[in-house]
Amino acid sequence: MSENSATVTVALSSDNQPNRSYDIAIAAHSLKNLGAKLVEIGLGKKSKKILIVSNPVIYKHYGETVHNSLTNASFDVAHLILPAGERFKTANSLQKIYDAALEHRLERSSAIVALGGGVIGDMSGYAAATWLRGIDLVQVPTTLLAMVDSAIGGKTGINHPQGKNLIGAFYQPRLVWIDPEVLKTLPAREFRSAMAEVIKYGVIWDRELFDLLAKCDRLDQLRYISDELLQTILYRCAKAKAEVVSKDEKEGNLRAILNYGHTVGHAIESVTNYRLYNHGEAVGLGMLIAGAIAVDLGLWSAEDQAQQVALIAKTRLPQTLPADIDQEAIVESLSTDKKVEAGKVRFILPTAIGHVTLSDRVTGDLVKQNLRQILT
Ligand SMILES: NC(=O)c1ccc[n+]([C@@H]2O[C@H](COP(=O)([O-])OP(=O)(O)OC[C@H]3O[C@@H](n4cnc5c(N)ncnc54)[C@H](O)[C@@H]3O)[C@@H](O)[C@H]2O)c1
Ligand SMILES: O=C(O)C(=O)C[C@@H](O)[C@H](O)[C@H](O)COP(=O)(O)O
Ligand SMILES: [Zn+2]
Repeated sequence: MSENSATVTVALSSDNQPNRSYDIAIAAHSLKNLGAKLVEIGLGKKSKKILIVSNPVIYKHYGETVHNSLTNASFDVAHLILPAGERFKTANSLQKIYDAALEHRLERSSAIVALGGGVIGDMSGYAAATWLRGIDLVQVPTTLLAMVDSAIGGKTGINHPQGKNLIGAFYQPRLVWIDPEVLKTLPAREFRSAMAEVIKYGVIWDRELFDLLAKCDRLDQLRYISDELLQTILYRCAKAKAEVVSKDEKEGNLRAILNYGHTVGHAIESVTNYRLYNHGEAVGLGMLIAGAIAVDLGLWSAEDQAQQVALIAKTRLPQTLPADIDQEAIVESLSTDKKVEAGKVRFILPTAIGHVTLSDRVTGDLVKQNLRQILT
C-alpha cells in the first residue's frame, strides 16, 4: 500500500472456469482511468457494449467522467438512471435494468458498470448475474459503505416485500474500482452509516483497526478523518473482506461473520419499511444489540461491549429505537434471516474484539429484552 493507492486481490477458486480472481483497486482521481483499466483486464475484446447503472445524484456528479472514460477507450456506452434509495431495491427497478439491457442489445460478452452505493451495486450485480445468464460486472462504488463492503465479494440482489435481500445470487465482479475522491460529495449521514460496517470489521476480524479507530475523537464526518486514516480504512476493510470471501465465497461457514449486526439490523430496516434507518444505521443498532446479547450469554465481557458502544458513539450513529417500534414484528422478521437453519435463527456474537462466534442460543425473548433496553 502506497500513500494514496493500493490493490487488494480477491483470490477465488476457478475449477474449470477462467480465472475468477479480481482486484480491488484504490486510487485517488482514478475514475477517469476506468475505461483504460477495463481494456487492460480484457473487457471489450468481443462486445464493446457497456451499460452504466446509476442514480440521479451520483450520475450528475460522476456520470460524465465515467462515460467519457469508457467512450475514450472505445466502448459503446448507454446509461440507466434509477431512483435513489433502499425503497427502490426492488423487482421493479431490476426490470428496468433488464429493459435497458435489451434496448442497448447487451450481449454475453458485454458488461454492466454499477456506479453508485450498495443499492445500485446489489441490483446491478443481480442483473449482471442473470441477464443472458451472466455478463461481466464492474463495481465502481461511490459510497464509503460500498467501497468497504457491498462492492466486494459478490453478494448481489434485491429486497422482497417481506424481507431484505431475499432474492439474489453470488456473482463476482471483474473489478472493483475505488476513487476515494468521490467521497467528498457524500452526505455526512451516509458517511456515518458506512462507519458501522467499518467498525464491524474491527469487531469480527481486525482488532488493530478497532484500536486505531478508538484513538480518534470523532468518526462522524469525513473531515475528521485524515487522508492517511481513510486510506487505511479502505485498505484494511477490503483486505478483511477479500480474505473472508476467498476462504468461503458462498457463506458455507466463515463468511457468515460478515453478517455481524445484520440479523436484527435487517429486521429493523424491513419492519420500518426502509424509511427510518438506512442500512448502516440499522447494522449499528444490530451490533449494539448483538453485543448486549453476547454479554447476557456470558460470551463476551461488559468491558468489551462498553468499548464497542463508545466507538459507535463516536460515529454519532443512532443508538436508540422509537418506543413504539413493533418488537413482535422484529422478532417475527428474524425468521427470514438467511442464516436460519432447521428453523433456528443463528446469530453472530462477539467473544472478544476481533473475534466472533455463531450461536443458536438466542431466543426471541432475549432479543426483545435487549431491544427494550434501547427504546427511547
Ligand atoms: N452486497 C453486499 O455485500 C452488501 C454489503 C453491505 C451493504 N449492502 C447493501 O448496500 C445497501 C446500502 O448501500 P449504501 O449505504 O451505499 O446506500 P445507497 O446505495 O442507498 O447510497 C446512499 C445514498 O448516497 C448517495 N450517494 C452515493 N454516492 C454518493 C456520492 N459520492 N456523492 C453524493 N451522494 C452519493 C446515493 O444517491 C444514496 O442516496 C443496502 O441495500 C445493503 O443491503 C450490500
Ligand atoms: O458480504 C457479506 O457476506 C455480508 O454479509 C456483508 C453485509 O454487510 C451485507 O449487508 C450483506 O448484503 C448481507 O447479506 P445477507 O446475506 O444477510 O442478505
Ligand atoms: Zn451490511
